[in-house]
Amino acid sequence: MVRSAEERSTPLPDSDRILTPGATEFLAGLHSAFGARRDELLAKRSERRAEAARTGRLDFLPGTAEVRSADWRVAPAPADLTDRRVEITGPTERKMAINALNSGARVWLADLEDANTPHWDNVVGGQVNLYDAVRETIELTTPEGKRYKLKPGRHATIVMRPRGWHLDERHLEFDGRPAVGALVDFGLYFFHNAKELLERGSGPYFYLPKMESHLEARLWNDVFTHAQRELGVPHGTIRATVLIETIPAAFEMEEILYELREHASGLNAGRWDYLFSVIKYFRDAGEDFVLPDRNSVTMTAPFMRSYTELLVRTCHKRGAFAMGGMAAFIPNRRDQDVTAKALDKVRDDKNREAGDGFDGSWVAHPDLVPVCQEVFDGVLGDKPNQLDKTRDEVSVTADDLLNVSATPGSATDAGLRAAVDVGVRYIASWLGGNGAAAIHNLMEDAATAEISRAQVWQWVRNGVVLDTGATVTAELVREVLAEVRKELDGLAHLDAAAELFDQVALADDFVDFLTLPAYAKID
Ligand SMILES: CC(=O)SCCNC(=O)CCNC(=O)[C@H](O)C(C)(C)COP(=O)(O)OP(=O)(O)OC[C@H]1O[C@@H](n2cnc3c(N)ncnc32)[C@H](O)[C@@H]1OP(=O)(O)O
Ligand SMILES: O=CC(=O)O
Ligand SMILES: [Mg+2]
Repeated sequence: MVRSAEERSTPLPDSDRILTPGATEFLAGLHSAFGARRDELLAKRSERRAEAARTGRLDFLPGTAEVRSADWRVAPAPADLTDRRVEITGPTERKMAINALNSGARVWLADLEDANTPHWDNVVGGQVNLYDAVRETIELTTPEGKRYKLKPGRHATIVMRPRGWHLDERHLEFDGRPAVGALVDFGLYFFHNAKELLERGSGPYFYLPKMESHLEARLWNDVFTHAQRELGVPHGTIRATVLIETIPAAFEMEEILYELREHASGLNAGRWDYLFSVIKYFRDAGEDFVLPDRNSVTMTAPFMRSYTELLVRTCHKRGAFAMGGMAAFIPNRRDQDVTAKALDKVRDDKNREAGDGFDGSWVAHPDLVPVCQEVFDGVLGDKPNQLDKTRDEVSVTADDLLNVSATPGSATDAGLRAAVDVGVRYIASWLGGNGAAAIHNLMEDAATAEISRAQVWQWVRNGVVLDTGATVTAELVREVLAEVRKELDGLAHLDAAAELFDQVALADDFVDFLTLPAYAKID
């Protein structure tokens, strides 16, 4: 039985194009086939984390050694996903969608996840924009009269990122329970666009976020098989790129690709959520896992380097693409110095990735497409990718992945203030419906905000001593929070954001994702 938001609130413009009877029936089928398994897998996450907290360790799985030693490869790439040297990410808001498709990037990661607040109008509006983007009819005239439409010629290939398994979508209910956000995002996009994309020489492509195990990948694979069968789309049409952005998933890269091998396109080094996950997993495992200021944890920290090296090695052994992550520096068209710094930082980051064997990488802004393109052009030459760079010499152990204590840097008073300031500003933006924001010339989204608040929690729990000699306590954090509130006086949603920050940074019971209590506060 389905109850939709339309019964409770004013219908959104154009939502009737998306929430059709056929689409809702398709979603109901997905929920009755997979809803219970999703719940079981979420429960397993807690069990595994409790075990890691007890032992202070994670390891490669003994039970899947055969998968790691056997000879297999993922399905070959479709034509429009063979060259992924530059991917632009961004929310599915209409203007940004058009700008992303026109940006010159090979791929647009159309984001219903880290960069999106799941307000119901963003969820449905995003699907409307995707529907029009797929059909290349997307246009917009702003209230100021500026017109946006697709340029003639090739546009970025669309790869849609649905929400992770943990988030509900309470505007739809199936059998009296809130819907699963991931199934709603995937299901609506697939139902409306899979056949259209195939007719246009593309396909239904997805990025899959925040998975913690190969069993979660198996669930996605079964969802794909079911969806393709239900709609009469050939098996193996879907392609999925999995974000390796949790520490347990780093121990199951091969198994995740194996589960999805008929639908897999690659793995992505989702560095920001990865950092968050490392802090979250080992938050109470003692000082060996305490990280210094967020800004000093770079991709050259030994544990981050081990993670990306293993990712490239694993992907290329299996014929899958290794996709780089996001440098957070954002250009500013009104400030040349900021832009020059961002271009330098992004160039360094992409140089490292291209040299390590990644097949392409992410940028957060259209003005960063050329620099990423130039770096990868330099390494790839005439080749569309570097799957042939197998990196056989790489060998990464469990200890390497967990070598957090070798991270250079220190915990400072400025770092604490920055964490509180960014956390509050970002949550306020998210509550207002904007899930990606430039704050102090850095891109902030749900993943980066999670780092800020998790780090504060970890510093309090471990009684970290700052460069000033002060010990981080809940009282100190609340003092800083009060100062930040004063500085941000007048910011929309400030009170709710500060209250939420207090909860997710200081509550005794660590909140799994800040978006869970934040979602309860919207609409
Ligand atoms: C950890 C992760 O998951 S990373 C991936 C998720 N995060 C993201 O995708 C963030 C993507 N980036 C963004 O959302 C934006 O770049 C922001 C919010 C950081 C900054 O956006 P703005 O403040 O609008 O930047 P700015 O004013 O410089 O934008 C200039 C133009 O570029 C456009 N633009 C900026 N970023 C993007 C983007 N990612 N995609 C498409 N267009 C973009 C703007 O819409 C604007 O267009 P206009 O000139 O037609 O008005
Ligand atoms: O999704 C990407 C990340 O870095 O997190
Ligand atoms: Mg992420």
